[in-house]
Amino acid sequence: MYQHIKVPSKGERIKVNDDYSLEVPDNPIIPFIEGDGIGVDITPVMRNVVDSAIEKAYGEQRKISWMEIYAGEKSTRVYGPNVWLPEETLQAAEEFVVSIKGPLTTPVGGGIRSINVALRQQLDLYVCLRPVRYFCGVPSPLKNPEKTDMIIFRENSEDIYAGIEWEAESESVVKVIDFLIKDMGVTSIRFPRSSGIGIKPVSKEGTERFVRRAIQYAIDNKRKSVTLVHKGNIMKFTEGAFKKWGYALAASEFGAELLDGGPWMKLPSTMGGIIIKDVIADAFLQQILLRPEEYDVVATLNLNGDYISDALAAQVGGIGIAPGANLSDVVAVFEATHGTAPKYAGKNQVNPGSIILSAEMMLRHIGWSEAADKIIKSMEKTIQNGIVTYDFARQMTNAKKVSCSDFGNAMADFMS
Ligand SMILES: NC(=O)C1=CN([C@@H]2O[C@H](COP(=O)(O)OP(=O)(O)OC[C@H]3O[C@@H](n4cnc5c(N)ncnc54)[C@H](OP(=O)(O)O)[C@@H]3O)[C@@H](O)[C@H]2O)C=CC1
Ligand SMILES: O=C(O)CCC(=O)C(=O)O
Ligand SMILES: [Mg+2]
Repeated sequence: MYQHIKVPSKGERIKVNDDYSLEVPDNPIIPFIEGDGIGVDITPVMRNVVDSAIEKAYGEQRKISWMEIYAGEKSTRVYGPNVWLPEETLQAAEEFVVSIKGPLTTPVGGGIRSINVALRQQLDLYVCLRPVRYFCGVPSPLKNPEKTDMIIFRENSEDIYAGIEWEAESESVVKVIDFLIKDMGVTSIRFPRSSGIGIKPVSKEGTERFVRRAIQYAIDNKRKSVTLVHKGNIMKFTEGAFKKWGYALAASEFGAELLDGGPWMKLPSTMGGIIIKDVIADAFLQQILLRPEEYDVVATLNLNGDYISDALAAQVGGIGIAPGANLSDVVAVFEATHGTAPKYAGKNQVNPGSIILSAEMMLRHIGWSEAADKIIKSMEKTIQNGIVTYDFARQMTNAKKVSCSDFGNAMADFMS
């Protein structure tokens, strides 16, 4: 059926019911993409830690059958030059429903467009969910890092990441600029002969399905507020519209009412009385440092969400420990927030925490919460015992600096 993907002989597919709930067999086949750069270091460690947690939680009753699928540089070695994202990788991610990936390289300023973004777009994984919480013992630049406890909902299918742009001085950009000036009356392109042009689509449908997920998450997880983060003062019909459509959806679908005359809103008490508010993105970036406790679930557009993810990760110790998930209504692809960190590739040095915590999210997603709990507890114990990789060790005194794989081994040892 597949050209290069070997489906394990043992194991079954996860199935999806009509209401999008999952039917998870005891031996699910879970596809994984190893990832470029530090993917070779962190992905095997993640698999070992996950296997240990499952064994500790369920003995022989449950087990994941891992199935390698390919994207990025490894894909070009397996499938041939220039095959960065094979069709069968997308098919397998869809068919097996839940998967996990390492980071993939994207060249800057030319070359291929992001495979990470392509994967999200082609599978319509419109939610990028990135929880940010503090683990006791992790070094942080903040005095009270535990006050940062936020869930980032980053819109994953629209915005500038749709990749609609034209290179300066190309035939296409000349056409686009001509159209803007002659047909649309645009007068504000400062240097029309040497501009590249990028276009940013933000739709009502895309915003509504996304904000709906964020509010529902807040209700289901008993969170206090949902903040729409935007730059709507400048980009009125994209980011400003995101705010407008977001509030309107809170009112029409969740019965939110204006709070003190608005624009903030409040959901009915039957839905937890959650506050729906908004903040302009630049102000948000200073407030998360000064008053992080005022923010809880954060719903924002693609580019803002990318910046905010790394900024918030830094507040609780850095992107070595920042997990994430990409979700459609059906398919889920889990991945760390960080990239391929090329200077550390293959050195067995980096922190595998982000991808391990992404796998923890994956276990919870499939309902294996006992195994997920074991991962959280063993990570807490490992860090509290001062056993950390270089990124934390360089900010700590008396830490025991270990390699990427030894961090995973320590986690497995602390698992009970
Ligand atoms: N989802 C994805 O697959 C993503 C892919 N990328 C891609 O990755 C490539 C490299 O991007 P870059 O901007 O360097 O960002 P990276 O996130 O790869 O790395 C930036 C820095 O973050 C720190 N870091 C990253 N991962 C870890 C880890 N696991 N443990 C400890 N520290 C870590 C390192 O800091 P220090 O040097 O201080 O030790 C590293 O130099 C690019 O091609 C980019 O497009 C980027 C983000 C996401
Ligand atoms: O696709 C990439 O190369 C970068 C993506 C990214 O930074 C992210 O998703 O956080
Ligand atoms: Mg990023």
